[in-house]
Formats: sequence, C-alpha cells, structure tokens
Amino acid sequence: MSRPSVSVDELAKRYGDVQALDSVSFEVRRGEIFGLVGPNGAGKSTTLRTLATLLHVDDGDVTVCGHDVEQEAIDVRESIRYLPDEAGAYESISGRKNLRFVADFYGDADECLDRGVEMADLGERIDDAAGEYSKGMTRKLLLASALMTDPDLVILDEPTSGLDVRNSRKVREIIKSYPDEDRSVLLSSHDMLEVEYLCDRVGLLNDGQIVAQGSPAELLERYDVANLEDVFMEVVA
Ligand SMILES: Nc1ncnc2c1ncn2[C@@H]1O[C@H](COP(=O)(O)OP(=O)(O)OP(=O)(O)O)[C@@H](O)[C@H]1O
Repeated sequence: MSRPSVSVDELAKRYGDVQALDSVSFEVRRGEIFGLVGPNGAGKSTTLRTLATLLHVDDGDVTVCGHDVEQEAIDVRESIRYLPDEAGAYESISGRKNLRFVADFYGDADECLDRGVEMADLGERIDDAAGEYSKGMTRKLLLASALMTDPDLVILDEPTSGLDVRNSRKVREIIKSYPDEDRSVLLSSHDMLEVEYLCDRVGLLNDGQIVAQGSPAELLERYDVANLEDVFMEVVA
C-alpha cells in the first residue's frame, strides 16, 4: 500500500495547564478527504496547525507527505497548503493580484493563475480590491489560492464556516473534486452533515482525543444510527 499523506501517532499537545491533544492517532490516505469533526475546543485547529508545522509536537510522531513535521518542516511546507479558519486576503489589491502574488512563487505561474481565477468563480469582481469582498467571496478566493498550486495535501480549517448556502455548495464542490491519486484533503468542521457528504473517512475528536474514526458508512453501521450527529451523541454521551 502507498504511504499515507498524513500519519499521526499518539500526538500530544499542551498549552500551559490545558491538555489540548492527548494521544491522537489517525492517518489520511492518499487520494482521500479526511474530516476532523468535534465541538468547540475539541482540538481540531491545534491538530491542523501542528500538521502545518505552525506548532511544535510535544509528544508523538507526525509525518506529512512522507516528512517528519519536526525534523523536515521545510519539506512539509513545500508539499502542503494550509487555509486557517480566520485567513484574510491582501485587501488593497484585487483578487486577481492576490492570486498572481501566490502563483508567482510557482513554476507555471500563468497556468496556475488561470486555474485560480476559474476556481475562485468571482466573475468580474476578481478585479475589484479584495477589501471590498464579502466573507464568502474572500473564502472562495483563498480556497482557490490554496488549491491552484496543486499541493499534495491541502489542510482546510472550517472551509465553509460563515458561508451562505450557495457559497458553501460551491466550496464543497471544489473540495470534493480536488483529490486524485496523489492529492488529499484534510479538513475540520463542526458540521457533521457536511462532513458526511464530503469525507471518505472521519475522525471524531472530543476533549483532545479521537473517540471514533472510520468511513461515515462504517460509523453509521457501528452505532446503528441515521447520521454522524447521532454517532457523535452516542460516542460522547
Ligand atoms: N493559544 C492557546 N493558548 C492556550 N490554550 C489554547 C490555545 N489555543 C487553543 N487552546 C486550547 O486548546 C484546546 C483546543 O483548542 P482548539 O482551538 O484546537 O479547538 P477546536 O476544536 O479547533 O475549537 P473550535 O471548534 O472552537 O475552533 C481548547 O481548550 C483551547 O482553549
């Protein structure tokens, strides 16, 4: 079997007195969308930030795209794109220039920019200053900016948070069509129904621990319930 995109083995992370993650283990296989779900404060963002090399590992082993996040952080950063939940665009320049700025770091800048403009789906507004965009427009721009460079792994923290129905659907479509044999997605969400639709496999995180994981269908069968919200209620009750 090919090596996984992400391997997290007994990851622990503490902020002062708060044990944010406690022996978290999961894998993201190549070509899949893996979702971390859980309530506020469960440790989703801490996990994603650690994988994106923005936080140090206290204990455990974490490998992303074949590279150890502590020893080979630069290699990890070259293989991934990470979209935090509260990311913003450069407001004084247009959406297109935002994309151009990122595309210029990569070999095929023009092709990359064309992909980004198409994915952002902002029509003529792509040439307006990004400071004039709504939250949903900014989110689509940033998602396009992350995906247009073809990273092996894209890490998305709450990708549809705060978006209306139309923009959420568009963002979900973009995410759903991203993986191929070399490209994977790891995302976090509070929205269990969204995750059920998007993800090949899911890890339910509660209080810093993975309390259940598997494909949505496996989890529904294991707990004999109708949806992932019910799985979660069964597991944490
Ligand atoms: N910088 C920090 N300093 C101290 N404690 C922190 C810090 N960041 C997170 N925590 C704590 O770590 C725990 C996990 O937080 P984290 O942000 O990872 O959860 P989350 O699942 O992403 O939550 P949410 O869904 O609300 O975004 C929480 O108890 C939180 O208060």
